[in-house]
Amino acid sequence: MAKDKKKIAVIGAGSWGTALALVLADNGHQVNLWMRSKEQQAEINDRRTNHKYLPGITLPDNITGFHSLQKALEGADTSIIAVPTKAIRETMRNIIKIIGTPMTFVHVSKGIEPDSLKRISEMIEEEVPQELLKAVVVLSGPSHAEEVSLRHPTTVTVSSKDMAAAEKVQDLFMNQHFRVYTNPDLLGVEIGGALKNIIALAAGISDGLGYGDNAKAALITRGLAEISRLGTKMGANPLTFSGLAGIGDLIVTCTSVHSRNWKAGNMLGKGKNLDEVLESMGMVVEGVRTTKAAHQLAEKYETNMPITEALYNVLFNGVNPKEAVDQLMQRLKKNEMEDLVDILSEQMEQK
Ligand SMILES: NC(=O)C1=CN([C@@H]2O[C@H](COP(=O)(O)OP(=O)(O)OC[C@H]3O[C@@H](n4cnc5c(N)ncnc54)[C@H](OP(=O)(O)O)[C@@H]3O)[C@@H](O)[C@H]2O)C=CC1
Ligand SMILES: O=C(CO)COP(=O)(O)O
Repeated sequence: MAKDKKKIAVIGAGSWGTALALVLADNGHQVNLWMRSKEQQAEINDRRTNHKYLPGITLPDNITGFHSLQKALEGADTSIIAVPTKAIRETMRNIIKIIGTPMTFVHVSKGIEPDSLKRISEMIEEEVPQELLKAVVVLSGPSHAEEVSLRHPTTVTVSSKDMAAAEKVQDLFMNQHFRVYTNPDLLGVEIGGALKNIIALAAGISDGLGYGDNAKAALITRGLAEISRLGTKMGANPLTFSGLAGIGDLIVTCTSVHSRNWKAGNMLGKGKNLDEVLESMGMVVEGVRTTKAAHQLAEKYETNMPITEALYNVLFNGVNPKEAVDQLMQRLKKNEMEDLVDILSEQMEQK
């Protein structure tokens, strides 16, 4: 390996972990890709494919599959954590049993933990003792694994409390096809990435019900308004929501056939029930759990989030999707900007 090339562990060989392993491998790094399944490890090392998660893609020789977490982490000082939000704590607990020196953890997952209402960087900080924690960095933005693995132009953003660490991660991933920005607003980047999945589910439902582009544009725009309202109340920079982790990710997830959240919503709109939908997906649909968390956050921060509320009722209270849309449309008239203007004025007063 050349001097600036590193050994990097990617923990989780689903679609996103594998696509990011490819970006790092394209940049000349040695990638240790960890997975739970021995069969998947054999497939990756012997056939150079990951058929379940990224069909049709050939993996280069500088990606090695590992079933042993210990071996995957050996010699790496940076780990990319690419497991679903619900597996973050368990994964971090397993990692800290093994590593003896501090690591940088780059999380690429998009969710919020229900009940604790923690963001992923907060969960990682809670699980990893300080002496083993170099930095936590988030990588987020409009980026479907299927397109990244085809080297189609993609832009993402990285953020951290330690922006020097975020800049190092920017350098690790940045290449001709994968452009990485930085944004110091860690909270905003994580909230934008997590909450767009709720709106993507709603956009899928709308398409499944047979509604058109007007309805989808409304969901994206008013979805962004409620994400910005909550995020700003929580302390995010409102401008983050006009960036890659905000409107960027909303556009890609609400309009793409690749989106797992959109697909799940689409099936719900066509009349399938939640259990049937999740069973048939075979991949993580983060928006379902995040809807629960966002519903709790809306209560905690006394924020009006009508789309989240409507989706919560469809997912967990048996409300029919068509009825939920009717209720959204029949709400009292209001000024498009009023809530956000109030929140921003409150913020200015506090400063
Ligand atoms: N796919 C994408 O385009 C993008 C995804 N993301 C985010 O990345 C995260 C991962 O998503 P994605 O790769 O799509 O998900 P997938 O469903 O494709 O893969 C999930 C991966 O996590 C593993 N996993 C699941 N549960 C556990 C567990 N308890 N312990 C250890 N490993 C586990 C799975 O292993 P196994 O195969 O053994 O079940 C699999 O390797 C999500 O938060 C998603 O929102 C972000 C940007 C883009
Ligand atoms: O976050 C993503 C793209 O940026 C992936 O979204 P889905 O999980 O809906 O596929």
